Amino acid sequence: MAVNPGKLKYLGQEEAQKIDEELFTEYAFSVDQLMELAGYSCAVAIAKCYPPEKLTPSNGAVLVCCGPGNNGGDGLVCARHLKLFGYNPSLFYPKKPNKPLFENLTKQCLGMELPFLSEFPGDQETLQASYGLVVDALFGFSFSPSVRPAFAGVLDTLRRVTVPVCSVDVPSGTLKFHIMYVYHETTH
Ligand SMILES: NC(=O)C1=CN([C@@H]2O[C@H](COP(=O)(O)OP(=O)(O)OC[C@H]3O[C@@H](n4cnc5c(N)ncnc54)[C@H](O)[C@@H]3O)[C@@H](O)[C@H]2O)[C@H](O)CC1
Repeated sequence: MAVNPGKLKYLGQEEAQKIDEELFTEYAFSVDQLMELAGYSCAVAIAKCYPPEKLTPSNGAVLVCCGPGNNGGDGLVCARHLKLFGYNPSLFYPKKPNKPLFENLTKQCLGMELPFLSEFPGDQETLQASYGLVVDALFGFSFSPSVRPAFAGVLDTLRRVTVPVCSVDVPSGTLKFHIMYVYHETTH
């Protein structure tokens, strides 16, 4: 996908949160609507940049790592659309919120026979031998440093893998750089 870096826009954490608020209040979007668009857009961007047949291993295996907030919800939606695009997504979702929105998204993934892993798939070598791409939907704009122990090892492994890691909104755990990528700029 050709992206002109000069045309990219970046948002800081506060600006992203303000836009989020405006979408809910002024434009009356629901969280489900926005999450569906976010997850779908990520799946489209991944399909354009990393078609399943070009991944190694060649079975289209993708590891989708989902965090405890809405960024994780985007990941669940993304996994569902990746499956429809011919990938084989597996989900790592260690902290499932006890809320209908996330329970429904989980149910939809299960209904599409997407496996939920009971534990993170090992170290860097094990991960990249099994998956051709990782979706990082662990933390978005509400991350506040430092990473708590439950996710520290996971983020450490994601930083070291050599397969592509596609982050939803922002690479998890890096909000200290105050940079967010505007996805729609890449999908036109
Ligand atoms: N902008 C939009 O239009 C939309 C954005 N969406 C996505 O939602 C996230 C922001 O979601 P939010 O629930 O506010 O927060 P996060 O998912 O980033 O994380 C909150 C979650 O993480 C825990 N947490 C925070 N810091 C830490 C830490 N240091 N260690 C461990 N855990 C941490 C916190 O307790 C919460 O549980 C945005 O980026 C978009 O991806 C929506 O889809 C709606 C539309």
